[in-house]
Amino acid sequence: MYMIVVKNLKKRYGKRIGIEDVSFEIREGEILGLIGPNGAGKTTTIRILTGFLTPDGGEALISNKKMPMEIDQVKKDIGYIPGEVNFYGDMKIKDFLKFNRSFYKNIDLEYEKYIINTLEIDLNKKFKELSLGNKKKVAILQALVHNPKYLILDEPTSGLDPLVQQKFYALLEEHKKRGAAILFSSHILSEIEKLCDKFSMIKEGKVIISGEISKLRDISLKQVFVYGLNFCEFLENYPYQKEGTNYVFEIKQNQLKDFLGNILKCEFKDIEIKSQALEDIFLKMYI
Ligand SMILES: Nc1ncnc2c1ncn2[C@@H]1O[C@H](COP(=O)(O)OP(=O)(O)OP(=O)(O)O)[C@@H](O)[C@H]1O
Repeated sequence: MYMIVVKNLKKRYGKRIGIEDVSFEIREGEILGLIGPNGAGKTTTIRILTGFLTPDGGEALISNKKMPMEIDQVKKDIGYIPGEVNFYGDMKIKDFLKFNRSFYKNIDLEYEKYIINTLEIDLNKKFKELSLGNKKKVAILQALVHNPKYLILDEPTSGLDPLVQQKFYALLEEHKKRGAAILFSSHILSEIEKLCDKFSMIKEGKVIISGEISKLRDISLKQVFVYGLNFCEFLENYPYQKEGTNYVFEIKQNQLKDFLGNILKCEFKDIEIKSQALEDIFLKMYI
């Protein structure tokens, strides 16, 4: 059964289009990556699902309850990380947690401690004293601690350092295993590829491609930057651009291992592998 369903969702801000046609479904134990560049409509979709905005058309359902009208029936089962985290600035984190516990009756204190230790959250600071990354950690704690059935995460890793990101992914895997339905928005392809089961890509308020995550791997390339390269003949088999002895190869994900095997036989000074940016994929596909 689908836990989260978005069907032909539309929202205008006056004359401005927020979203025009967004649809997707998420089952129990499934992570959907909602992927799109800035302004694509991810936050608008999420704010309808979390009860803050009313759509102009289509539907947003959580366990068949219509958002935002029936939000009160599912509110306590939702864990939400907003794009911009703003809690009570003057409250110490430990007091904020006490307040949070009074809202959700079933909080497991052992699990709360586990997240605090995993993410290394400083309980004695006031929220306004925290850096962006540390604010995000508190938002993660607040969203996960009551073991919600639905997790709705708006660019949850922005501002987190890579080590904390990995810990957060591991926490999410645990919630996936216990059956949570997870919506994860991002504009970073590589994290969606790593974490999600399926994806919906939105551009200018419309879903333009969606499917299993393997489909995303097929359309996204890895860019391998090789600096100070003494070119070897067999590298001719791969498309590249060059400037002096610095090369950028564009490699399909299923050819990456072969390519790296080959490049290691050549002489070079440095190498870097990056995921193609979303905008480049859009350009290549004329979408
Ligand atoms: N309050 C608002 N008033 C007017 N236009 C808005 C408002 N909020 C969003 N928009 C517009 O709606 C469109 C979708 O914005 P939205 O914030 O949903 O995108 P996003 O994919 O979340 O982008 P980002 O990653 O930058 O947060 C954009 O064109 C944006 O300018």
